[in-house]
Amino acid sequence: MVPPVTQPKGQANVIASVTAIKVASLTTQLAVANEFTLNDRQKLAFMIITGHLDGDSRFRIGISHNFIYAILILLVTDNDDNQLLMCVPGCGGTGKSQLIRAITKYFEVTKRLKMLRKLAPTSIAAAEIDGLTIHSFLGESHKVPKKQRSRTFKPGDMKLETQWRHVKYLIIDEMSMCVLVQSMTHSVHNRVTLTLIYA
Ligand SMILES: Nc1ncnc2c1ncn2[C@@H]1O[C@H](COP(=O)(O)OP(=O)(O)OP(=O)(O)O)[C@@H](O)[C@H]1O
Repeated sequence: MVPPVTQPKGQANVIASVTAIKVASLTTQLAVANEFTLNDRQKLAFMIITGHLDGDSRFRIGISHNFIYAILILLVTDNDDNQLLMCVPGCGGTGKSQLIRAITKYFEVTKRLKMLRKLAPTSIAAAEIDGLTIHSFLGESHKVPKKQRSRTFKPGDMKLETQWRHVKYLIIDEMSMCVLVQSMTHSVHNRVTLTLIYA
């Protein structure tokens, strides 16, 4: 007869709670994906981001994933810093905004909305995803005279630091319209998860 495996004191509880968290997370992920009737490709992108948010180990092992589809292409890399860089291209109407709405809902129901920022180059595109324009998020305003506009942000800029303090996930929509791609990706290097939505 095989003797029963004895768990070191407390370990069984730890394993049980980790399993419980994973099941709860998957249940919530699927509930949100169903609520937004995500198709397979949207669901894949959704699971990658929410899985990363929930510390799914599959997104921590430094593997590059390349998924190539007819309509939607995802390029995902997860470097040593566990930073997820992801690109979701697709022509108009393929459901990129719907994906963003589902992602937002997941952050909301898991009470982590503060960790998410959604930006777009134009106010119309920003309104579509309930986000901000890149310029207003960076403090650029047309009301401020050109000469007084600051183009660099120094350490100690409290307003900007407060805005960024909790941000861990940044989604930028309509990146094809954006000339700031390089500087944006450079400035968030290693700091936040970046999802670029191309249309
Ligand atoms: N999985 C889905 N279930 C139900 N409706 C969807 C789904 N995906 C997209 N839609 C609907 O299809 C329409 C187009 O989708 P959406 O606006 O997300 O596309 P898009 O790729 O963001 O387009 P654009 O690049 O022009 O902004 C919208 O009315 C949206 O609500």
